[in-house]
Amino acid sequence: MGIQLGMPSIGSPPSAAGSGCATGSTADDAAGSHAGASDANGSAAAAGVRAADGLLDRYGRRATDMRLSLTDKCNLRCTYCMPAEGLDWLAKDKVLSGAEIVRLVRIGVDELGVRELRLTGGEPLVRADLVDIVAGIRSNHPDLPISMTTNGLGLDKKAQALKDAGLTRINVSLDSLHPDTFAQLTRRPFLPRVLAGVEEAARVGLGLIKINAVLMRGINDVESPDLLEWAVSHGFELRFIEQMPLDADHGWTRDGMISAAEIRGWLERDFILTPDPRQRDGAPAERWEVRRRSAPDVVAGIVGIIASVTEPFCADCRRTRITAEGKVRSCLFSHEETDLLELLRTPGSGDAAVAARWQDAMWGKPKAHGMDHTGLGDADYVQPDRTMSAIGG
Ligand SMILES: Nc1nc2c(ncn2[C@@H]2O[C@H](COP(=O)(O)OP(=O)(O)OP(=O)(O)O)[C@@H](O)[C@H]2O)c(=O)[nH]1
Ligand SMILES: C[S@@+](CC[C@H](N)C(=O)[O-])C[C@H]1O[C@@H](n2cnc3c(N)ncnc32)[C@H](O)[C@@H]1O
Ligand code: SF4
Ligand code: SF4
Repeated sequence: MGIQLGMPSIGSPPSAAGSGCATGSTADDAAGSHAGASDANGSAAAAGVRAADGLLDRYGRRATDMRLSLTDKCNLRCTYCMPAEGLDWLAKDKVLSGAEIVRLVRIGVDELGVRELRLTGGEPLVRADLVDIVAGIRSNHPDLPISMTTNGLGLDKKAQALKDAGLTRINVSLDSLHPDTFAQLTRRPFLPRVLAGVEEAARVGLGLIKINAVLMRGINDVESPDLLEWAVSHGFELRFIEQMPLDADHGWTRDGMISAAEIRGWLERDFILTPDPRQRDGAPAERWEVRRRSAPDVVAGIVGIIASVTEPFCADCRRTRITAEGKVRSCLFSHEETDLLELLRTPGSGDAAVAARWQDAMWGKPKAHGMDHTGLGDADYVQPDRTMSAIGG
């Protein structure tokens, strides 16, 4: 079923009023450059979008949440994400350098209205210069929320340095508390190392810690109430994520995946779930207050369910993605990418030109799921060439 978006039709000039983005000479310069830089039909400039409009798309959504992949490499091989044999990693010179990352974030924040940053991958902790990258971003943006999604391997050794460098908080992916099930899902026997990472992150104050879990039928689905009990009793916020068709093996099926409705049903045997009264505010997760059936008067914690497949949230999408090699992906499921790295490395090309190209990429953002309608698994859905790890989850 298609989604409804109240919005100017494709190509009609949106209003620049009330964008909330940076203004002043730098942004105005970018606007001037943008207007002159692009004459292609369907571009943001041709539609009258100015720099101060930020990362606006044809359907009236404005991206303020920047998700930046630091690397395509990873030390796990989660079955829903990577092939067992791994992938051909990008050569180092094809990947954004630390300085390029810091510059891109500055352009996003100062010129284009980015208001929060998520570092992801691949596995961000495998980057040797991760702490320096966080520190570089933080020195430019004292108030920017900077979070990181990680598998937690090595976090025990880096958590304090990341906290000191200015990382705000983390999401750790953890699908099972049983060593054998963990190893089956990730193809690596590293559960104790992940738990050590979570523990150290909590100790140094990298909270609120969120735990991401993808449930796979017949493997870890029975564990959902135990995972929730573990999370709330440690003060973590658990996220159950519906599996999306972004795996290397193309093994996803609509009938095989576990739906949000099923998850709620399993949880409600042990817990009472009531909607979190806070505004969802464009977040992928629908949040629920959790009360144990054994203590129904006490809110034990919060759980979020990310139902990208069965209850999509594309109409309120605020995300812009940059891959590890500096390409804009306007949607997780995009079939088009726009290269910023080449511009960043062209001598004399200024921030305004980079901003303008980024705006053009976002103007072309698909309505939903890489298409003009929602429908992961529909007959006309085409899985992107990249796996989740190479996009930046
Ligand atoms: N379809 C879709 N799924 C997304 C998108 N962003 C995140 N997700 C899914 O949500 C999962 C969790 O993302 P995280 O960023 O770790 O968590 P989150 O709930 O979005 O973030 P916070 O609550 O802000 O920490 C991802 O792994 C994806 O499966 C998106 O733009 N589209
Ligand atoms: C691609 S990973 C990158 C960051 C880090 N390596 C990690 O695992 O947290 C980001 C998130 O994407 C999720 N993910 C990966 N493949 C997925 C899929 N096919 N469907 C839903 N979520 C997926 C993971 O569970 C993880 O929480
Ligand atoms: S989900 Fe994260 S940890 Fe697992 S294979 Fe993908 S990138 Fe690696
Ligand atoms: S599928 Fe695309 S449009 Fe929908 S929420 Fe994700 S990134 Fe946004």
